[in-house]
Amino acid sequence: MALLEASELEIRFGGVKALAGVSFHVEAGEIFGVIGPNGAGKTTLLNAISAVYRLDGGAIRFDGADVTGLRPHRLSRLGIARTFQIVQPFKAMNVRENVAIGAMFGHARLRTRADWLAAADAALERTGLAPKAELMPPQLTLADRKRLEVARALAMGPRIILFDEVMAGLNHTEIERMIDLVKSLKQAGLTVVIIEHVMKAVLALCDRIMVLNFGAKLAEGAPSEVVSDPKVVEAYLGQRFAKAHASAQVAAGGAP
Ligand SMILES: Nc1ncnc2c1ncn2[C@@H]1O[C@H](COP(=O)(O)OP(=O)(O)OP(=O)(O)O)[C@@H](O)[C@H]1O
Repeated sequence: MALLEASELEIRFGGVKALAGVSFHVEAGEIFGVIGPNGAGKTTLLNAISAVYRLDGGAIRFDGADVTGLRPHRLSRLGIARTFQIVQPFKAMNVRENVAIGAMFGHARLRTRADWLAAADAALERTGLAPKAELMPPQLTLADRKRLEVARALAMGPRIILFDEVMAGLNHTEIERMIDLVKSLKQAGLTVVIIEHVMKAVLALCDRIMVLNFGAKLAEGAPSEVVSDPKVVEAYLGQRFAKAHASAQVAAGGAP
């Protein structure tokens, strides 16, 4: 069943159509990836779904109900959580308190400080940040600040999480850890949408991918099909990636 359904989403900035009639759906329990070149409209899409931007056209349904036009806090209460590409924690609060903020506005409708902190502690455990709970955000590495974003979203008790480039700027080992974390969320039954340039992560995680280009859908489907689509290679991945991917598949005994 589709948990999230977007039809003909349109967002304009002056004369620029950042989203020009994009439709897609996300099945409950799947990891859905959104890729595409810089400026293709990926973050705008996330901002449209999470009501950071008002739609100029189109409709969004969540769990069968029309949620078009609902404000961000109402969407959070329904179970839609997101991370931000530029991580901006409250600098005067420690890691645990930052994560507890998520619990205050989440789907679980927790009412007391004790409950918010308990939800924060659970999210810190799941993201491996528990040992750093008392640190202040400026003391964290970029990888840990990204985990803090994930923990804050998790503390909301969401049904779906929208990730905006959680792998960006991470090294090889940190990317592997983040991939494991996102996999564990899927195993726990969460539905995930990820916007990502790190193709290793996209291929390791996604059940389906949509490619955006100039605000429109260029391709959609299983990762292996999409990355060998000539349109996608031309607009985004480039020949070098396509060749490397094809040889890796041959080496693994699959069809290129
Ligand atoms: N707040 C804004 N005001 C004006 N134009 C905007 C705004 N946000 C995005 N745009 C424009 O909309 C288009 C899509 O931008 P968007 O940030 O969604 O792309 P993206 O695919 O997320 O790119 P990247 O991979 O670089 O993050 C671009 O032309 C961008 O300049």
